[in-house]
Amino acid sequence: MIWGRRALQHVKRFKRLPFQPEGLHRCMSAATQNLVVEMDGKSGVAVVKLNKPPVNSFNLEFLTEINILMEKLENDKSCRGLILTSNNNKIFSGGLDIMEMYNPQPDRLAEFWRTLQGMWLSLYGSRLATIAAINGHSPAGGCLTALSCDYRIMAPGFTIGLNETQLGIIPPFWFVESMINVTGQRQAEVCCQKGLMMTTEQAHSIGLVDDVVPGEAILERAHNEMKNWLKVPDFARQLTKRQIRKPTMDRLIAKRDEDIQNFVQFITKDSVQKAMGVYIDQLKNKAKK
Ligand SMILES: CC/C=C\C/C=C\C/C=C\CCC/C=C/C(=O)SCCNC(=O)CCNC(=O)[C@H](O)C(C)(C)COP(=O)(O)OP(=O)(O)OC[C@H]1O[C@@H](n2cnc3c(N)ncnc32)[C@H](O)[C@@H]1OP(=O)(O)O
Repeated sequence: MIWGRRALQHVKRFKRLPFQPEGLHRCMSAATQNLVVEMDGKSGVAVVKLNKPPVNSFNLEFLTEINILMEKLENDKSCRGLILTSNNNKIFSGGLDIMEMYNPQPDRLAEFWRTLQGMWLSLYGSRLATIAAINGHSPAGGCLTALSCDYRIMAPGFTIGLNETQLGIIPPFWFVESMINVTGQRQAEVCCQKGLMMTTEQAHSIGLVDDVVPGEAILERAHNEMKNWLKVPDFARQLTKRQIRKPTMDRLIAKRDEDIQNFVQFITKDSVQKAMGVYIDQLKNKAKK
């Protein structure tokens, strides 16, 4: 994939930390505009914190940053695992940036969707063991991101779900398949059709979340769980993951352009734009209260 020069400028070089924190060896940190990355060279585990205020919503630039980072980690032979979390202890991700879909320029809208497809393909198909440490609310695109990981740990007191239908939006087939592949068909039918935002405990009860851990302990738990995943020889784990996920990924790869066209056509409908305007007003008014 070819990235724009502007997007590449956002990504600074990995820097060696000026100190060696206890228990961490050859620890590297990196910062992009909206991501905080800590790489432990000994364990080969990268902790990536979403860091885009106010709600870690995914716009074109943020998605591009994530894709560039994913490419770096995939190509870094010393990296074996990725823990994805948020720097904001209340919101994992507010999902797609609604402003990308309101009064959009069709070219940018298409690029936005292609970049989201790219993020999903690289995270869902990553050779790395991936754990989402969901330390805040995670609607729609935030839920999709968590669903793309191999394991999900969530802190209590938050909500998660593919709530698109509640907004009058049809979740694309690869969103729905990601849910089916985690929770099974019946649970996915109910929660995707109804657009349910579930509490941590409800999500745990249907298998959307694998483990519930208090926010302050979530990273420690994620590191411990990662050790279990990394006990398996990488090659065996990676090929098994590929075998299981390939059919779902192939369906999107085969229909990538059609999926973009569907998205652009749907979002630019007058009725959808009108509904989106109302939704944005509601969000802004709620934020003011
Ligand atoms: C056959 C098939 C045919 C067709 C199908 C084709 C295509 C399919 C079509 C479309 C698919 C689209 C899929 C969409 C996926 C998405 O992810 S849509 C986004 C969904 N997300 C939401 O609805 C989240 C909304 N936000 C919230 O619920 C809350 O804000 C929060 C729980 C995330 C955080 O709550 P609070 O901490 O209370 O914060 P505030 O609500 O006060 O918000 C602060 C600030 O942030 C702004 N904001 C919130 N969310 C977003 C967002 N997603 N994008 C942009 N901006 C957001 C909010 O407006 C406030 O802004 P200010 O007022 O402070 O400026």
